[in-house]
Amino acid sequence: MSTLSEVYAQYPLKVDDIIPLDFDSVVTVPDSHAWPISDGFESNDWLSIPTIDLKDPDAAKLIGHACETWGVFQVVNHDIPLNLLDEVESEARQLFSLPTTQKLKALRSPGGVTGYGLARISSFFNKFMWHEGFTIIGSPLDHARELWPNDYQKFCDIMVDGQKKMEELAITIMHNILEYLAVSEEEMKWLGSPGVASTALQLNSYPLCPDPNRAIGLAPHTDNSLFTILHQRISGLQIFKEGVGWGFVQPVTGALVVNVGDLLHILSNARFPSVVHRVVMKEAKQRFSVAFFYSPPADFNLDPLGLSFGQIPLYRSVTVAEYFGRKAKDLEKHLLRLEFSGESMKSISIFMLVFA
Ligand SMILES: O=C(O)CCC(=O)C(=O)O
Ligand SMILES: [Fe+2]
Repeated sequence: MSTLSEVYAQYPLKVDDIIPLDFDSVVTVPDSHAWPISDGFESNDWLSIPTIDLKDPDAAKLIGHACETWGVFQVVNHDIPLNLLDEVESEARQLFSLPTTQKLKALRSPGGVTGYGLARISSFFNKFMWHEGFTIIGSPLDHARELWPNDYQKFCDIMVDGQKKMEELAITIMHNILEYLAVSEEEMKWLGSPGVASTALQLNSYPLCPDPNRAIGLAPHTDNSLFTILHQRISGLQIFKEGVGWGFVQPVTGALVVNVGDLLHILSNARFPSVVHRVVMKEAKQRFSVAFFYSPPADFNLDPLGLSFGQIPLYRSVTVAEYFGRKAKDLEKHLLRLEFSGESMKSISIFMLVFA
């Protein structure tokens, strides 16, 4: 079975697309990071995204409905201790406060997934983002040792604990989603074995910016996940909603944001569309966020599930590894390319008629 690290190793990045700016040394936004003002970063609307109590007997219905209408919701009563979220953020803050030369010792390798560096999507844009990240899969020991040669254990313990709790929460959310979509858990046997899912913990830092209207924290994208669980304390995350435009996901104390990713888009046959989101530089302070990406094992076949009789699958089958490879090559058109063409649609309809 290929792991996600093996998938990304086939799509190495240029070093320029990995090394973040030395944010401490700049007093103006360099041209390399200045985005056209017309990109509408100024949208200030708060969206009325639902906050769902995970212990609500109707949680499955509320989650399913939020995925259909918004592609994002917040959860409370999620059983992740708030002091653990604080500790993860405090460790992230310490990491990103290290001198640039020190952080670069843990730089992601060109074909690697974990470590310090720019968001992977950077290579698709001609301007850089006001962002630095640190990606963790399992134990961050090797990179943490580079950052703090004598004092890495606490960081590692907190990050491993954070991932364990995030995965438990992800499993609970997934059970609710399957219930709503009326998909048998037999179809997702991997869900019953913690530790086999493909997951990553992403620490994000958006340093204080001298000209927030010219810079963008993260450019518009959808996530490579079934869904992503995010902790944000300071606003900055925006989603794009058809007919409404860009609006903020307002931070709710103690709540976690859950947004639908591409893999759930495929599995739900576009009933839960993956949500386009970005980060804008709004607040006059450094912003941190912690994102947990949750996906099936790399060799799992993604097929639209829970289709009612006569309903046609919109996407052809791909493995998670194959999908990630496609997206590493093409940020925007990858979902489109998986859609059945008019011709194959016709043959599926005929097939279904013949066998109905
Ligand atoms: O920082 C945020 O609010 C969003 C982060 C994000 O979209 C990502 O890491 O993919
Ligand atoms: Fe994202």
